[in-house]
Amino acid sequence: MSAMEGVEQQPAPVVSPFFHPPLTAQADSLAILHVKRDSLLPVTLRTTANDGYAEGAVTNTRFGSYPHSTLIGVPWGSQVRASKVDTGTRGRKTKNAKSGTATPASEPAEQPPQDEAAADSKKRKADDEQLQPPESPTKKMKAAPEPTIKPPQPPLKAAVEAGSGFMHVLPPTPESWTYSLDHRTQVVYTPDYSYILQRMQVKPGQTLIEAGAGSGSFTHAAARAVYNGYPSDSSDTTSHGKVCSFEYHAPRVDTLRSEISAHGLQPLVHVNHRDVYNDGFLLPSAVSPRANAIFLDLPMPWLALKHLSRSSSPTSPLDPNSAVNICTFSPCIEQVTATASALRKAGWTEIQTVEVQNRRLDVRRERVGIKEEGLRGVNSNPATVEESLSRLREVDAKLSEFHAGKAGVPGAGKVQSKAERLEGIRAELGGRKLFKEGRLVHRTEPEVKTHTSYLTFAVLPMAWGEAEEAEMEARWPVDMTVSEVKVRA
Ligand SMILES: C[S@@+](CC[C@H](N)C(=O)[O-])C[C@H]1O[C@@H](n2cnc3c(N)ncnc32)[C@H](O)[C@@H]1O
Repeated sequence: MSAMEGVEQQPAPVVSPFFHPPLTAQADSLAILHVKRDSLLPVTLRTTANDGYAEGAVTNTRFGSYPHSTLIGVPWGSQVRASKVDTGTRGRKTKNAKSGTATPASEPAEQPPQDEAAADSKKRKADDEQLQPPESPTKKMKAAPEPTIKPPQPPLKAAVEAGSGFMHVLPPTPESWTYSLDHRTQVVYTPDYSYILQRMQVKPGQTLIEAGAGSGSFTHAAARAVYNGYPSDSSDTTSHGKVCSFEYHAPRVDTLRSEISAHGLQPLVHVNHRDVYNDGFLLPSAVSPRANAIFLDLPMPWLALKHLSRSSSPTSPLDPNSAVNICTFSPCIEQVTATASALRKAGWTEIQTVEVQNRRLDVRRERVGIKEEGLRGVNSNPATVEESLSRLREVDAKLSEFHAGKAGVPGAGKVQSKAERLEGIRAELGGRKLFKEGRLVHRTEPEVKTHTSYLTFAVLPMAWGEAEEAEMEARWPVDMTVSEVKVRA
């Protein structure tokens, strides 16, 4: 099965929600469901497909079920509560009992009454087997396709809010897509690609070459960086930003093409099925992409460098009118040294390797002391010797009182009980300015999703020969005065 078969086909949006998200979540458009921290789910919101749910299309998560009718039209960033959805009987009537043919999951199915469904649920498998006796392959091939009678679409049931569970609806961005996409390969994460794109000075209107495209995480960020509008038609001569992606793994190419099209990025991103080590970076019909920047996320980037020179045959894939920036992404230092050496031999300059060590800092106030007793997220041990002594005195007093009470001494029972003390602390809490109490501390979070690799950058200057030198000499004579230079500039 090709990867395309598993991917839902949908019409390409006119403008990409990655560039121009509407103000609210729209039907037939991508939304990112923020289920919990570091758990994001990309979902195309539907008004039609229902997979057997009475409420229409539904997304189920660990934190409840969300009919799309409760998501469509809500402003981005909204918190949406989970709904009560009968997930148990789903699909029961997706078999056409009379003809014995299966109704496609995307077509509406009549919902059975719930009690009947519950009673029948154990028998479902047996019923299905009875309705669809196994056929011999020959019989299957000869049988004419039976016409499927589509039942009229029943009105959708209004969603009813459940008691618990919620999530947030976010617009798609390269960042949220990186977190939520289906990882077919190791991907480049936001801390790395934001640094790479700014370091290579990728600007709107430029052309960027990317290999290998893998899961398309970097592709989406690169598309946003070069985007300066869609080409309107073939007569449009404006220089529009372009990402030329190369990948040699066919199923990944199919999946990426389908995602790029579904996200409205097709006019900008050209996905090429190619082994770049052997076949280089030209577009179909040996057209040069005229790249201003190159990003290589390949196991052996040095093998691709021979195709990235100004004199590559039959034509160079580089923009002849600008210096070209390159970045290679390699996990181990041996790959870096091989790449740096090949870059130097091929005339690349300003070769530099960096490593992005992303850390998220958790900054908070750490409150310590006996006045914090019974409160949450604090350390209620004594903060000083004085606090410690005062607590000991309290314990002593309590002990003396206990013995005095036993001995019938009048006045016993005056020392505060623990419950009274905690009550007092809680009562005081409202008047305290917690935001400036305690010590300001920061901790680094060890588990940050980033695949650290070494980033090797280099620049290939414009080709410079006798003709260019003479032209510049004529335009900018060496004896020109400063004021003349200013006038000309
Ligand atoms: C680590 S993945 C790239 C991940 C991608 N940058 C992302 O952010 O999702 C490396 C990709 O390079 C591809 N690849 C390896 N050698 C290649 C070659 N010679 N030509 C084209 N692609 C290649 C692999 O198939 C793989 O998908």
